[in-house]
Amino acid sequence: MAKRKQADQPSLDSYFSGSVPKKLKATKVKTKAGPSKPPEVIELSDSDDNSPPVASSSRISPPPSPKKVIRLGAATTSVQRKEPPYSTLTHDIPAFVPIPDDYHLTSGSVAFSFLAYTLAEISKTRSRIAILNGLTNCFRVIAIHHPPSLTPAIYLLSNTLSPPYAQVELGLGPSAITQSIQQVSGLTAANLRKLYNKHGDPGDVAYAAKVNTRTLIPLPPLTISGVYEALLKISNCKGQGAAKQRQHIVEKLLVAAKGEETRFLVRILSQNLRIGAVRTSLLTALARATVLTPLPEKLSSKWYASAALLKTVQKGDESAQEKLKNKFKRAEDLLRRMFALQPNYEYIVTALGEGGFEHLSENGGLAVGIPLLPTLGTPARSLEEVYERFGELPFTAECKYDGQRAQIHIQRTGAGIEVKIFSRHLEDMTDKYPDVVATMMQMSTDKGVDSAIVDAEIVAVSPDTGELRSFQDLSGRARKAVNIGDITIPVCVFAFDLMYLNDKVLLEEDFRVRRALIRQHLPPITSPVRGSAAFAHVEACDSTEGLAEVQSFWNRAVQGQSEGLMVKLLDSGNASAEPDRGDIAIPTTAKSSKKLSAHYNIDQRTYSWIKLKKDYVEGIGDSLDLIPIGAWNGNGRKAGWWSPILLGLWDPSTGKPVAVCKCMSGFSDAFYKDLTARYSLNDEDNCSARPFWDGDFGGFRPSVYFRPHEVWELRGADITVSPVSTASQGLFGGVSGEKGLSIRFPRFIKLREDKGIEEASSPTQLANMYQNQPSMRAQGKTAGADDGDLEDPDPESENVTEDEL
Ligand SMILES: Nc1ncnc2c1ncn2[C@@H]1O[C@H](COP(=O)(O)OP(=O)(O)OP(=O)(O)O)[C@@H](O)[C@H]1O
Repeated sequence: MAKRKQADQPSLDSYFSGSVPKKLKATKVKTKAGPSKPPEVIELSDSDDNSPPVASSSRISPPPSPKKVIRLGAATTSVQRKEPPYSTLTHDIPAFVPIPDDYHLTSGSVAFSFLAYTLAEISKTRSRIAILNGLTNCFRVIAIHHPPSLTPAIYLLSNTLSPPYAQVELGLGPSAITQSIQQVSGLTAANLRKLYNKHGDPGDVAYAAKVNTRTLIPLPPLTISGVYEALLKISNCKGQGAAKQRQHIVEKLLVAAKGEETRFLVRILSQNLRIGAVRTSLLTALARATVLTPLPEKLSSKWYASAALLKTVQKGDESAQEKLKNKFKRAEDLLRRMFALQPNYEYIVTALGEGGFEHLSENGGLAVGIPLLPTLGTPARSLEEVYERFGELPFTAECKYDGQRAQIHIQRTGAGIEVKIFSRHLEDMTDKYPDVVATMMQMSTDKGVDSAIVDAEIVAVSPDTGELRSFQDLSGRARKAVNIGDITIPVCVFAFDLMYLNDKVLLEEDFRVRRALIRQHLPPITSPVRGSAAFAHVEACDSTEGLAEVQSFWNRAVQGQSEGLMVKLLDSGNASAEPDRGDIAIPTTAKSSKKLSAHYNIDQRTYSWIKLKKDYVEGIGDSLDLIPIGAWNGNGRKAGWWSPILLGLWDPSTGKPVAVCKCMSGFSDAFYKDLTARYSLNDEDNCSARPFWDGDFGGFRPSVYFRPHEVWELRGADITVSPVSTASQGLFGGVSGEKGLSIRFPRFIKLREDKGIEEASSPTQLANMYQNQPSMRAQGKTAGADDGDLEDPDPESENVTEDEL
């Protein structure tokens, strides 16, 4: 591996003496406190027009002086500048913007004010590239000043404290935050409520509440790692007195926070940063930052950009720009893959620091005991579409069971056999299924399975007949610490994939091979011993059995317990061959000519897995996963309950829900009662007269707003252009300009306890579904009739008038 000269390794100084002109040296970081003449920086590119990047100078604003910071909310800080350093950078080659005065501590840490500054800058824009550049710059600055602050910064930016499987939860409710703000600001409850009514967002409220308070003795500045550790401490407060301890820590943080720090500290505590920085942006920014400012050691020009390359890029050399973009691409792909194999930021950052990209690619990877990001399927509306997509390639149609997805890890060590079970959301649910653990241990012992990672669906079964039961029955099982002796809802594990077996990674094997290994090494257990679960292979029908068989298998699936089919490619190949399917009409349009992979495609919604759900014929193809975000007061039989319920999509570009439709179908009375108790008016943490975020509600005006934290699966008859909803605005083209999409006749199917709100359906998914509706495909349209009909076919449900909207 070629090592680069030490001189090539970027450091803060090399940025000033290398790619940045000498005149910058004169204005280089001044460390005295207070606003000073800001340093000039050179941007590699800064225009919107895609012209070659030119060197230009802009100014970095000094930190806001507390008294001058004036306006809350979106876009204003204390200093008016013509060119905010990040938001003007819309090119995908980011400039390096050095840390502004006062945001850098010399004592081996990075001030939290720098993170707040970055957050304030990137919250001014919705441009993905500008956000990416802001994050990239933030990571480069931290990598130069204090690499150990990198992991804490990523956790703070991702609104998490640990990988999902470690389950470190902050456990801080909105009322605890409100009480702390009140305590620190000295405001009365009434005045604080006024601020909430005015601003809505707790971060903006805290900022306004604290803006005029002064501490008598200046406190040491908050640091990025200090804030992260404080949050870990909060999450560790357990048992008696925990609420008090948590509040004490929050108050200490709030007292020390100044200016913009307060706003973003409270948004972090509320776990709602609102900057649209999702996992992909964070990993992309980390990859780019590392290409531009490598973490120390073992550098190879294959991965990193030398100072010489950056200089050439800066001069506008197109081939150098191309080279740099290729390096970005390679690094981004690697980081995303490594994260999909081991979703742990700390692991990635440590590996990068210990030996860079090479080290990560050589040592990173799948580990038994740590869940990987699973394969996901793409929806289809008919068997015809399946044949259309796969062409002549052989496939298998499997039953789509209605249970809970489980990634089961088995590892035999000197100390015994260890089994771990993870949800689709990567949470550790081992102690929910002690019966499954017992089965897998038995399997490992009896069949000599030393290590394995199995993808499976856990389904509730009837204790007497062994018949499959519904997902609702399964959700009756307690979520945690289940004792084998207390199990009243037995389960069966339906194994449908195998990613690892006896020290061999199987991700790059075709599905046909993986399936054969399941059948060979993990045989069914139909009569489990008391206290353990049954184990089965999924029922399936291969395309080689002929069209008539596949069709009758589908018919049986439609009539039976299953949700439909999961149709999977058996061997990788090119799907371009002309299919000859007798009486099935294959549309001549859009026949796939793509190379399709039958590998286990981690973290991908793959075309080689097609989900075909029962009610594809009448409905909108796939179901939607929506977030309950508000409700109206019910009338008639539903008086005293919330009805209808306002639902939203999750918009990853803003990091917020956006209202899409209201629903009053598919709910039982028991569900209504439970829902009204869950979102009680007496529980300010979950139900409020004001929205919990400054979101996009279109024309919907519910009586109350819900804290967005649940995901519900819904089906609808149709997706239509709506005069009320603004969801998917601008994403589906066509005639309707400002209008959004909505769902006609939405019907509640079930609560998705395995999904977080960030996994709910997105505006882009809805727009794609809209454009793929048979009516649209048949007409070749890109936008539909403007019916905007939100009425509900449920005879039980009252009509909602326009006034209520
Ligand atoms: N034979 C099977 N093969 C694969 N998945 C199956 C099978 N049977 C049931 N499933 C379940 O079906 C899910 C995929 O379809 P579905 O859309 O219903 O779920 P989802 O979790 O909402 O997925 P998505 O994110 O793709 O929308 C899998 O995550 C798995 O839990």
